[in-house]
Amino acid sequence: MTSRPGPLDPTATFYVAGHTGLVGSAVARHLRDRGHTHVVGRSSAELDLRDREATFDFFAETRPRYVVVAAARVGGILANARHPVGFLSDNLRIQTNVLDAALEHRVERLLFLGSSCIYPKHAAQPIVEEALLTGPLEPTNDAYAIAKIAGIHQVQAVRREFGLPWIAAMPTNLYGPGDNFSPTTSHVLPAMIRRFDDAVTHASDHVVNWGTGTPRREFLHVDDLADACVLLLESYDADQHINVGWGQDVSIRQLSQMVADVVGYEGGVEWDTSRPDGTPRKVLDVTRLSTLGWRPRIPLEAGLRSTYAWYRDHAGAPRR
Ligand SMILES: NC(=O)C1=CN([C@@H]2O[C@H](COP(=O)(O)OP(=O)(O)OC[C@H]3O[C@@H](n4cnc5c(N)ncnc54)[C@H](OP(=O)(O)O)[C@@H]3O)[C@@H](O)[C@H]2O)C=CC1
Ligand SMILES: C[C@H]1O[C@H](OP(=O)(O)OP(=O)(O)OC[C@H]2O[C@@H](n3cnc4c(=O)[nH]c(N)nc43)[C@H](O)[C@@H]2O)[C@@H](O)[C@@H](O)C1=O
Repeated sequence: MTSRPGPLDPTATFYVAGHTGLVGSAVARHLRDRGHTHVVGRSSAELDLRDREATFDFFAETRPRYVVVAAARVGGILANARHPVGFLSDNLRIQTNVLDAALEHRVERLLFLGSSCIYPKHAAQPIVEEALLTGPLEPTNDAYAIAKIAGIHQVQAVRREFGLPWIAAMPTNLYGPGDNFSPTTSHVLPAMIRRFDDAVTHASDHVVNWGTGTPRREFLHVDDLADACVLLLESYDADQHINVGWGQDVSIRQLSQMVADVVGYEGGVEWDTSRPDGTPRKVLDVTRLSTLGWRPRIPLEAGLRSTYAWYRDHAGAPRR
C-alpha cells in the first residue's frame, strides 16, 4: 500500500551518509538548494561506517530525523569482479550499522539506495520491481547485489516490525559531477570521458574500450536522481522498492561514440573482448515512479557535456 508521508521539515537534521560521493554530494546539494538548513555528513576518514560503535556514537550525538543511505563501497564491473569479498562485507557492514543505528533512534524517514544490479542477469526488459529474486544474478557483481538485496529486506523488516515509513530505491547506472574517473575502478561513462580526454590531450588516435560494446545500459544524471530521492522521501511509502531511471538505454558502442563526440576525439576505437561485458541489458521499468508524476530532466547528451566540463575543471585531480 502506498500512502503519502508529506513534506519534509527543512529545519530537521538530515544525515546524508556518503555525502562526499557522486550520489551523496548531489543529494546534499539538492537538499540545501531546497532550503534544508541542517544537512550533515561525515567522510569515511571522519567516520568509518564499518565501525559499529563509531556509527552508533555518531547517531547518538547527531540525532538525525531523516537519513539517505548513499554510503557504500562502489565500483565498476572490474572492481566488483576482482573484489567480491570487500563489496559484500564492507557493504553489509556499512548498511547494517547505519540502518540499526537509525532504528535505535527511530529515524522518521529513511531512503536506502540499492542498484539495478540486484535484478537477475536475464530479467525481462524493461525490468519491473517484481523481477527481484526471480533468477540468477550477473556473476561480475553478485556479491554487491546480495548486499544490496539484504539492505532492501532490512528496510522492509523495519517497516513490518516497527512501522517506520522507510523506503528503498534502485537507481540505474548514474553519472555526473563528482564521479569516480579512475581508469580501473570506475563505471563506463566516467572511464570513457577520461580515456578519450587523455587521447585528445596526448594526440593519440587509438583508444581501447572494454568488452564487445554490445551490452546496453541506461544512464541517469545524478542531479535527476537527487530530485527523485527527495520526491520519494516526501511522497512514497510502500514495502516495495522502487526503480529510478529513464526507461531508455543505449549500447556501450553508442555511448562510446557520444563521449568521443563530446570530447572531440576523432581517432579509432578498439574493443578488448578479454574484458567482461557483464549483464547484456539493464533498462528499468519506471512506471511506478512515473505514477508519482516524476520525470528525469537531463538528456544524456546534455548530461555528458556538463559532466565533461566538470571533469575538465577538475582535471588532474580525479577522485581515484
Ligand atoms: N554510481 C552508480 O552508477 C550507482 C550508484 N548507486 C548507489 O548509490 C550509492 C552511492 O554511490 P556513489 O555515490 O556512486 O559512490 P561513490 O563511490 O561516489 O561514493 C561512496 C560514498 O560512500 C562513502 N563510503 C564508502 N565507504 C565508507 C565507509 N567505510 N565509511 C563511511 N563512508 C564510506 C564514501 O566516503 P569517502 O569518499 O569519504 O570515502 C563516499 O561518500 C551506493 O549505494 C550505490 O550502490 C546505485 C546505482 C548506480
Ligand atoms: C552501476 C553498476 O555498475 C557495474 O555494472 P555495469 O553496469 O556492468 O557497469 P560498468 O559501468 O562498469 O560497465 C558497463 C559496460 O561498459 C563496458 N565498458 C567498456 N569500457 C569500459 C571501461 O573502461 N570501464 C568500465 N567500467 N566499463 C567499460 C563494460 O564492459 C560493461 O559492458 C557494477 O558495479 C554494478 O554493481 C552496478 O551497480
